Amino acid sequence: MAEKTFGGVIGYALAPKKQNSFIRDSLVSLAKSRGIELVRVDSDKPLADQGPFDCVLHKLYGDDWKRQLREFQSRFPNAVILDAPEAIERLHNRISMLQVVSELRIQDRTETFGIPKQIVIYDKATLMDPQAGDSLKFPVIAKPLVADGSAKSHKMALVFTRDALDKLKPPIVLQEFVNHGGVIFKVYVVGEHVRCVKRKSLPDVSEEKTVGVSENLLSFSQVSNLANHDVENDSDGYYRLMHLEDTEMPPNAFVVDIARGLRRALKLNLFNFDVIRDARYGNRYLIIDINYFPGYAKMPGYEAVLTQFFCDVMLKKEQEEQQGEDHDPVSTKDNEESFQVESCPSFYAKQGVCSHH
Ligand SMILES: Nc1ncnc2c1ncn2[C@@H]1O[C@H](COP(=O)(O)OP(=O)(O)OP(=O)(O)O)[C@@H](O)[C@H]1O
Ligand SMILES: O=P(O)(O)O[C@H]1[C@H](OP(=O)(O)O)[C@@H](OP(=O)(O)O)[C@@H](O)[C@@H](O)[C@@H]1OP(=O)(O)O
Ligand SMILES: [Mg+2]
Ligand SMILES: [Mg+2]
Repeated sequence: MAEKTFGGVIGYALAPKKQNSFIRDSLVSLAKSRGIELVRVDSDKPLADQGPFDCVLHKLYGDDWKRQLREFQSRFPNAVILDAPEAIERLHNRISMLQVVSELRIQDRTETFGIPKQIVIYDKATLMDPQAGDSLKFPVIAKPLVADGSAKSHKMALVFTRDALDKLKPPIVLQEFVNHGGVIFKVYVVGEHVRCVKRKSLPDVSEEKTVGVSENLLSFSQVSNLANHDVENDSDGYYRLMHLEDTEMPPNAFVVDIARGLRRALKLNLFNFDVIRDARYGNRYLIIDINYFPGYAKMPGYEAVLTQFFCDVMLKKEQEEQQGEDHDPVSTKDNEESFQVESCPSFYAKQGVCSHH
């Protein structure tokens, strides 16, 4: 049976690097074959003067951009904005980002989940306090509090001892490092679609390493994106301990439950999250990071997944326009049934896709 095609124009507003990685010819042509046109938003012109767009796909920051989105939405109330800027902003702070995890409830599973123990330090005086970090077990990872996609916001440090804390620049989050076998699970969410992949991570740290270590602080950035040759040329053997192929994936149903719970709580459709399996337990998982609009092109078959999602958005929009206002746009039912609403026209409204609701 031929796949249904949809007429629709999606404007994308992305930073040049994101545009280069995401807007590939293969995506543009597959979307086109289903009636979806992808059009670049010109950042030199007001958004509301461009288009018309059925949907705006964006990952840009700042007050001016938010103002432009508001203006666009008031001029085109039926257009869909992916995703609402207020929902995205929650991910720009590494504390509020993970707070949502504690609100999740997942039933009937033997696996458990949570986040590593962490504290936030806003200023140097607090950092220099001899008691700073006393509530944490070392090593810890120091992460910039702000996670706004800048290179700076990805600069991390593995801190082995308390006295190395003075090398850090607040505001930072200090998060306990949890041994997890050197492999991280990245879970990509695109609307209803969930895909989990394995990536390289920091290797486990042994007790001895924290005691006699010569470097008491190790800086790193975006370790999961390290090119393989970096690993092969690994002079100090730091990455040798990783076992990507041998690592068992977490149960898919468990991952999907968490992804759906996060999607609903965050009111976001386009994000990924990083999960590690606590080596001490084997069935305990920790969520350590959530990213808005991640590097989807690294997800195998991303073109088909994204194209299907665009079609779903268009279909829901079409259905909503046909039904007018005579349906309840935001269900208050908070149960699994109300979440399994793939065919419900108000689904995207509930997920925060239709920011006009
Ligand atoms: N609590 C932790 N315990 C063990 N390893 C961790 C922990 N937190 C982070 N890591 C390791 O450090 C890496 C970077 O941390 P994190 O994902 O928070 O940074 P990021 O710069 O936001 O990453 P991304 O590129 O995914 O946005 C993780 O991929 C993982 O390898
Ligand atoms: O695509 P961008 O350049 O924006 O970078 C994103 C990066 O994708 P890339 O490595 O393909 O570039 C993502 O990697 P994966 O989690 O998907 O591995 C992740 O690090 C995001 O946090 C980055 O977005 P940022 O937070 O920096 O805005
Ligand atoms: Mg990460
Ligand atoms: Mg991140």
